[in-house]
Amino acid sequence: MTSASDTTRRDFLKTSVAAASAFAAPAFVRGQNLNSQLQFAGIGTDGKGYSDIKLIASHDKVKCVAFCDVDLSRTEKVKPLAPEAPVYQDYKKMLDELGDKIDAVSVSTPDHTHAIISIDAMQRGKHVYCQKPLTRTVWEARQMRQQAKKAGVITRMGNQIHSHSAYRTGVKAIQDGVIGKVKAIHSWVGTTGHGRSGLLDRPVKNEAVPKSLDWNLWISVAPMRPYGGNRVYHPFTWRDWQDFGSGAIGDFGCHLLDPVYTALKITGDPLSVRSEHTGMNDEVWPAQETIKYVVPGTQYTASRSLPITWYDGGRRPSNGIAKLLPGQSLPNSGSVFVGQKGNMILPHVGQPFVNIEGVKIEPVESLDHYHGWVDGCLSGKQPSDGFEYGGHLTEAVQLGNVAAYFPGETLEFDGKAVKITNNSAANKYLTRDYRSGFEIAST
Ligand SMILES: NC(=O)C1=CN([C@@H]2O[C@H](COP(=O)(O)OP(=O)(O)OC[C@H]3O[C@@H](n4cnc5c(N)ncnc54)[C@H](OP(=O)(O)O)[C@@H]3O)[C@@H](O)[C@H]2O)C=CC1
Ligand SMILES: O=C1CO[C@H](CO)[C@@H](O)[C@@H]1O
Repeated sequence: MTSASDTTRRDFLKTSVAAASAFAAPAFVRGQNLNSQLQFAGIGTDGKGYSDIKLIASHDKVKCVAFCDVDLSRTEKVKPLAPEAPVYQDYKKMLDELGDKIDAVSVSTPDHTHAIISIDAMQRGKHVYCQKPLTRTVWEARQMRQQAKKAGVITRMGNQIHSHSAYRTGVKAIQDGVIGKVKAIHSWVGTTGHGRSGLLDRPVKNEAVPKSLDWNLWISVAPMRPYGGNRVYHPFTWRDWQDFGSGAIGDFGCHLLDPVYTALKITGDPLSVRSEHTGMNDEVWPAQETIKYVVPGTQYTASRSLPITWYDGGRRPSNGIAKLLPGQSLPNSGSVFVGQKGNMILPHVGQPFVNIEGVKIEPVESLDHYHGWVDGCLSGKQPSDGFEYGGHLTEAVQLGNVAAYFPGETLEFDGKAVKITNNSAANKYLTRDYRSGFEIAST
């Protein structure tokens, strides 16, 4: 049976598509009218996926119309949010079968599957909320940027602290000139590149794949390998493994470098990157790493280029760099913005402070990251951190992972060509070989 609202909705979409093709623009015009509902499907329903879906669904104009997870045992938690919504194991089948009944999706799956799912969804005209890092490789991030632009859909990366008071306050303080123009950035996270699975190499013994899990779909674009066992790769521990996750910088770079990129309005590609670490094999990421970037300067930087240093696994900037006042201390994770007038320390999810006597920073209020994306889908207004921004940030983060294969070497990057110009062997790490049946075409 067709309801009146279904008819109105279809008519609206038809009009939108007609209008779109008149401009040779996307198959789905940005945004619907504000009175309409957003028909939403969540892909990846446990772990972060559960909280993404719950927070998106808490918007009163969102209707959950489907859920999808390659492990059906991990869909139990999300079902009560919309008991009537069908549950799928294969996102392609869901998108094929439900067609226009889905306006928007969240992609909260392991990093290696972000691009293949999000690009497919965007090509079908769906708005996409995708977890950080936006993709597993530099090339994929570039494809995501291009596809988002082409499709004209509303996108947002799952770096929710972007909307939190802490980061918004730090951004405002930098743009207000509290420490003057910025000379250097030092960002660090306590997390290590591996250690979650307790393994440095593939396990010798393998357990049977649980009945609820489609291992072929979980592996997706990566080369096939045996399941291993619980928490070898799935769930959560895929972060350690080069085929699936992105190490410590991949896990936290899009969080910690987000206020840096936003505050300084960095839109240029990194000029060079260099990694120094404690060693790695062909399987997992290094335990501890320092990555040095040089990015183009902006109106907020003291020079035409800006050095950004990333530290993880227990490494962090020295006291000589931070120059803290008595009583101040460095947080476990955060950034030091080195300015002409002093330093600002921005803890990860904590209010910023400066090492200038007598200067206090007034907090700015938080916004709702999830509802901001929904409002954008409904109004057609793209939030500031869509896939153009998120893709750009992710390219820098994943470039750090390319440099890890060549420790101690400065790699020069031509962002326009997406190419390392001084080490041809490095270029293969900008992308990956896709498993047959799971290829991603250039956008
Ligand atoms: N913004 C933030 O603060 C946070 C972001 N994240 C990000 O969220 C993403 C997910 O991380 P996390 O929740 O810890 O990972 P998990 O491995 O715990 O969960 C991922 C979920 O996605 C499912 N899944 C995997 N592949 C597919 C697929 N192809 N189609 C549908 N479902 C799939 C998984 O199923 P299965 O059980 O089979 O693995 C699982 O339910 C990552 O990108 C991570 O970086 C994570 C934590 C916090
Ligand atoms: O913010 C976060 C909390 O920790 C998780 C596990 O390392 C991260 O993936 C995530 O981005």
